[in-house]
Amino acid sequence: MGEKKLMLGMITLNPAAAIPSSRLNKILDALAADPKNQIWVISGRDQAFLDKWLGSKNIGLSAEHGCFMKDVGEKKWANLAAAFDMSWQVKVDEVFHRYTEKTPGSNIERKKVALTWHYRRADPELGSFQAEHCIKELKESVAKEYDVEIMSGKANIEVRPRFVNKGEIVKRLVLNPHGAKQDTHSVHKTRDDVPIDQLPDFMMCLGDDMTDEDMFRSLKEIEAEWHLKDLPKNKFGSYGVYPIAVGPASKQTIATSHLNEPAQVLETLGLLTGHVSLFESAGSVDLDDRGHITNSESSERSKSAIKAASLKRDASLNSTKR
Ligand SMILES: O=P(O)(O)OC[C@H]1O[C@H](O[C@H]2O[C@H](CO)[C@@H](O)[C@H](O)[C@H]2O)[C@H](O)[C@@H](O)[C@@H]1O
Repeated sequence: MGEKKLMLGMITLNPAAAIPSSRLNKILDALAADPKNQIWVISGRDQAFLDKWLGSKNIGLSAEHGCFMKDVGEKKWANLAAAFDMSWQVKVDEVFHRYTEKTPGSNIERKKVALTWHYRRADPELGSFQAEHCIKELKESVAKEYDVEIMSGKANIEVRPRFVNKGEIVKRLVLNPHGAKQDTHSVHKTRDDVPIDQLPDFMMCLGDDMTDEDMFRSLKEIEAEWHLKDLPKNKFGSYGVYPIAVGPASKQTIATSHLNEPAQVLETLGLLTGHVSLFESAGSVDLDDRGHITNSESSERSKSAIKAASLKRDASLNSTKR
């Protein structure tokens, strides 16, 4: 195993500002420049948004919760839902339309495949109340007739075909031999299709939304399968699987690690590229010549102890001279 792979969600405190900062841009470019790495951004946003902000990078993109994929170094997007019956869209649109009418401030986002009803700008109580009813109605109607998934996102409800999701993209990425182009016409490969030395040995997957849990689940399933099959581990004795939820520690998630906020994501990625040092990442401090934090209690205690020891030594030297 000699490849690293990294998957990211679009992570910001304010979703309207999910635009890569220049610091993130630099870090992503540095990670993507190493031919051993493969970086993917897997998002619910549409192709136009991802192309605008990330399209010029040497990274892979997935839009609309796994409906579309653009391989590293490719210009063209592949539609993984192309063969799917889309007649559910009219029905979902009709339901969303009714809820928009009775929820001032809400709106419908019509992407190529997924449809999203946003209530972020509505009265929060009314928005959540209506969302609950809208989900119930969709589950009892459209979801019974079509193989679609109703997802509750951040102040929104999204509907998309069930068989495309962020987790399916993660499986494709992990099980694609390193360096080989993505074959978007077939279902993803299985472990047995991929030579062991072409499997990744480091998979870091970061996300902050409910819809990112599918990615974490896929990674954990892959890790469990490799364990069961007793596949060789990396030099650190693991399969290098790191599903990381971004948000408060109290957040409900199946990820095995967490980072509190987007700034910590940047620090963590910066550590991988060397843009951030361990000292910076832990919050930078000045150390005295004995390794204590300058002016801290322990620094002062250590100074006094040294002074006392030297006084004692001088005193004993003086007494032997006499
Ligand atoms: O998978 P993600 O990258 O987290 O994308 C999820 C959704 O992002 C967009 O919605 C988000 O931003 C909106 C404001 O720009 C905000 O109102 C909403 O609450 C956020 O979820 C996008 O509009 C959706 O289509 C994506 O699915």
